[in-house]
Amino acid sequence: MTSNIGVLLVNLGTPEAPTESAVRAFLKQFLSDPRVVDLPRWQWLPILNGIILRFRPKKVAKAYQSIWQEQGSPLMSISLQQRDALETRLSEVMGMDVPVELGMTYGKPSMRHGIDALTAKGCERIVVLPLFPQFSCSTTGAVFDALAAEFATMRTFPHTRLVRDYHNHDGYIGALASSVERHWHEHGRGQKLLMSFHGVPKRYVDEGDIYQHQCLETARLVAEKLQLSQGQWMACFQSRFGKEEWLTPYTDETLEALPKQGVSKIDIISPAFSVDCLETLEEIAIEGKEEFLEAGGESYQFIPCLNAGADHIDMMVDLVKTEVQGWQ
Ligand SMILES: C=CC1=C(C)c2cc3[nH]c(cc4nc(cc5[nH]c(cc1n2)c(C)c5CCC(=O)O)C(CCC(=O)O)=C4C)c(C)c3C=C
Ligand SMILES: [Fe+2]
Ligand SMILES: [Fe+2]
Repeated sequence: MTSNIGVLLVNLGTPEAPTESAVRAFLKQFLSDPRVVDLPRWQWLPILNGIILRFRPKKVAKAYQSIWQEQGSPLMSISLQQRDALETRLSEVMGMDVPVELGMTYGKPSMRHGIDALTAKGCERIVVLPLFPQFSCSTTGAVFDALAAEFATMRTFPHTRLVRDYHNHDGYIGALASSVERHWHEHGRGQKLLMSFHGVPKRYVDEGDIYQHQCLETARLVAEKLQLSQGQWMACFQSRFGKEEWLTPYTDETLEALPKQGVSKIDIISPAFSVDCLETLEEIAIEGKEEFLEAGGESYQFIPCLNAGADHIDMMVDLVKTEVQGWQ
């Protein structure tokens, strides 16, 4: 049986190739979004076009080259696996076909492509599931804007429900804790578990973004589930960009400081990311490890994202089931 319900999985997006020009095109769209960098346009656009897009793409393309796979960007290939796995699992659990499409906030496949593909499959009711566990104006806020911008060009659009966040969902916390436990079982256990979240400018939080609050709640719940005492875990924030203060403690400074405090064996996980990407595979797994070992650390274990794991997909099924109540 086919339902008239569909799911639009949304992630950030990624360059189409690990080349300077493809990275420039991606960064131009991404960093032009006022949800991401909210400075007045007259102030930001000359910096973006005159400095950032001239110098950053070359450096960032090299970083992408270090993680690029045969199937392309990890963010893209794993997101496609999630789409297929969710579609299969939804039809098993709900007993009817629920089409799932992927749309990226920036780049391809676009949000419009996802909406049109679902509509072509007869979906009149759409659950939009941004794969950002913690809400931020810079991510989920941007998804909402992109969706509204597409709807603004359509004479009729589908009934729509948006999952705002799932930072404290039992299935999400349970899947993170199980992934850490599995890792400990296979590789042994460090002295401390670092939970490194993507950062945002501190000002966004001061002005009302609930992102930091939700990250700290995720971290506390995972620590509780793993029965960790205070000294056995900490939350920190990575991927600082620009001169402004971002959320602290910064991951890179933490990695340098820990060995001096007698912590030489750590495990590190990034619970703000649904899939492994540049920020986990390069910044955390490669660069972070170098920083920690250079600072005197002995053992640095990177724990991958939940990706297309069965418990992660089951958690998405649960989110969809909650949203479609009243629709079936
Ligand atoms: C400039 C400001 C940025 C904000 C605010 C920001 C928030 C934010 N981003 C993610 C998730 C991802 N970001 C990724 C890459 C990335 N992020 C920024 C900047 C901001 N992010 C840049 C400039 C880049 C590109 C790389 C670089 O130039 O350093 C990615 C990886 C994409 C990939 O292709 O693998 C993800 C995912 C979150 C969750 C978030 C706020 C909560
Ligand atoms: Fe980012
Ligand atoms: Fe980064």
